[in-house]
Amino acid sequence: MSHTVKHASKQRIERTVHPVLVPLIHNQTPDEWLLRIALAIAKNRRTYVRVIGIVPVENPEALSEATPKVQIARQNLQSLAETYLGEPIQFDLHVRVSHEPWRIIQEIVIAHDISVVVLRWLPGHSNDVYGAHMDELLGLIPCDVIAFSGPPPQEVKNILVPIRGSKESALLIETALALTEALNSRITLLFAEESQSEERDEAIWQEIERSTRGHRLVTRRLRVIGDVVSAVRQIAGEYDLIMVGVAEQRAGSGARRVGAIARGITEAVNTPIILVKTEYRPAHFEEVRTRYDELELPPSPTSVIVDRWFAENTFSSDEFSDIAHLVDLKREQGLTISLGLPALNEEETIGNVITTVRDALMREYPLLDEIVLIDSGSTDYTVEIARDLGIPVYLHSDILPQYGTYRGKGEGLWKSLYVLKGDIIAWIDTDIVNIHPRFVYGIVGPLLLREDIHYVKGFYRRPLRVGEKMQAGGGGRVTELVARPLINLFYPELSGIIQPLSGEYAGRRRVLEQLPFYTGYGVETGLLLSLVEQYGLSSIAQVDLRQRVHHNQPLPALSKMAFAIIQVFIEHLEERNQVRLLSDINRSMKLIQYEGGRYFLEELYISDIRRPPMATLPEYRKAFGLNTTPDEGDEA
Ligand SMILES: O=c1ccn([C@@H]2O[C@H](COP(=O)(O)OP(=O)(O)O[C@H]3O[C@H](CO)[C@@H](O)[C@H](O)[C@H]3O)[C@@H](O)[C@H]2O)c(=O)[nH]1
Ligand SMILES: O=C(O)[C@H](O)COP(=O)(O)O
Repeated sequence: MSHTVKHASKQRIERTVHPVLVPLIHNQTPDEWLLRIALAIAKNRRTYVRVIGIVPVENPEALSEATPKVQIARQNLQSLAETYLGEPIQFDLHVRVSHEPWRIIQEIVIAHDISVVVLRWLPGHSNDVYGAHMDELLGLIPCDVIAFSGPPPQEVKNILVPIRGSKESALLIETALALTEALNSRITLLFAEESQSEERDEAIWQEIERSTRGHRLVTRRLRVIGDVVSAVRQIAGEYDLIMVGVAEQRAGSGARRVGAIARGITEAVNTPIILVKTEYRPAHFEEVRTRYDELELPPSPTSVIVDRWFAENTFSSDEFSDIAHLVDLKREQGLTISLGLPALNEEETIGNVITTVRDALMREYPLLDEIVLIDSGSTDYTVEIARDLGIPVYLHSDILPQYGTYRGKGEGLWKSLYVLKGDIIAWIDTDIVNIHPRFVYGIVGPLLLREDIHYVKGFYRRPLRVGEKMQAGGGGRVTELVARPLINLFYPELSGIIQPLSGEYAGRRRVLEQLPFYTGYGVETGLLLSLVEQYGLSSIAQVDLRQRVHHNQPLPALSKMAFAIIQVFIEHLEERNQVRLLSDINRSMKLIQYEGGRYFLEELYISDIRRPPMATLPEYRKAFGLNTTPDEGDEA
């Protein structure tokens, strides 16, 4: 799958031709140079360049600690993408973290049928940015490799290409010609032979002459007696760039190594060097590929999966503050975005929520295509305020009345899928006191940036109001005392989600319509559990919305919320383990009340009903143009 933000090229690209991969290692590479080399090859081969970002993490540091670096790397990649508009380059904005970046490169080479990888080589250095030394790396990457070493050249007029007729020669000549064409430079071919008498050498020289004869970019052909490293050392000063084949040697257990000539040249001169290694393609090449394909890596422990997810899928809302850019992304992808506002008696805050979001994200920038209030039966002025502001209002009991109606926020959200029109649906709570447009653009941003993300949750620091005082970080009582402990116990893959109960989230309609919705406060929990079960952790992302201040409910109300959330966990566990744990008796809760110096018990019936996925309703399928009989996959 591609996670493309800018597939900028208007040029025709032969999709069947294997792309060129540039893995940019955070803070390590002269990016522009690698891209120039890759582009020259890609254009020559009528294919495109795929750029990925990798943040290497040193063992034993946890991958999650790289989260801020990933955010910076993602921004760098986006800025780079801007400068390559119109070029055949695909920037993959899923920046990876790894203790062993070579594994990521290997996986992508296989998954995207990459033909050439262009990367950075730091010879003599502990080349651990890839988690493997160059010698190992060449054997681990199952395709051609072009490695750039030395300082990036300022200007390239003359390129020196020592050539020996090894199996690297074809790629070497191809790369040299492509680059020379792109840089408007000239090539000198250098052929060094040990002694003049070798018949084989004569044949190679003839072949070099024949294959490059008449080529306007090859302006000199030098034939010298002696060892090539000394020959290169003598004339290197006249050249801006040297290109050499690594002429791998097979060593011991079949490992590949950078050959002595390539190594000798890199050690002998300070000139920038490009090393070229041709994939070892014996007759049984396909077999080699299959071996890589079947590579069985030990499964990562859940804590590593969570750590990686946390680093790769945690965003900052600041990454999306350029709203004009988000609008561009939305248009490029032909998407529409709806904002649903669930409300029950929010007259104090609803007006400010609507105007703040509408002014910034509809009037100033057309990010949102509609804002709709979904009311749960407010008895205050919530509905009037929204109507006065010109916002469409639906009473949730009036939507799909043939399916009956339940109380609760989740019921409102489920039914809102039927009235909202967008491809992306965002919901935010309407009791937010410190509302800011980032509460919306933050949750929408990752969906516009990465196709592989289907659902984005907001998170924030949560102060708690105690009397007139605000206690920093004391909020989220149900989150911390119920939801997160249960997640860690039973759904540890979700344990990196900072605010599982947050009311600010956005998802793709085609995914949301496949999920069951709980009718009350269990809705957020139910959506997360279903998402991870049906679409996997990697479909979820989270975004930092900084701080959220809302109306804190009293403890008894939170007790009921906690009860509903625990029910959702149990129902999912029942299904997962094929056991029955809940009966009707478990649906009531005795709340302890204390009034006038006495205690008494209040019995409450609390049960979130599970609504089926919207896509199973014929009315919905008709309204949204889905085929009339639900597919098997549409069932809950
Ligand atoms: O029947 C209802 C009840 C509430 N709401 C609205 O839903 C939002 C959140 O309700 P609130 O009572 O403020 O919930 P919190 O105490 O803030 O609970 C947190 O945890 C809940 C359980 O996960 C989430 O539903 C909330 O969004 C999240 O803010 C507000 O805009 C309400 O007006 C409705 O639309 N219908
Ligand atoms: O998310 C939660 O835990 C509940 O909404 C309670 O939040 P509060 O403790 O900030 O009021």
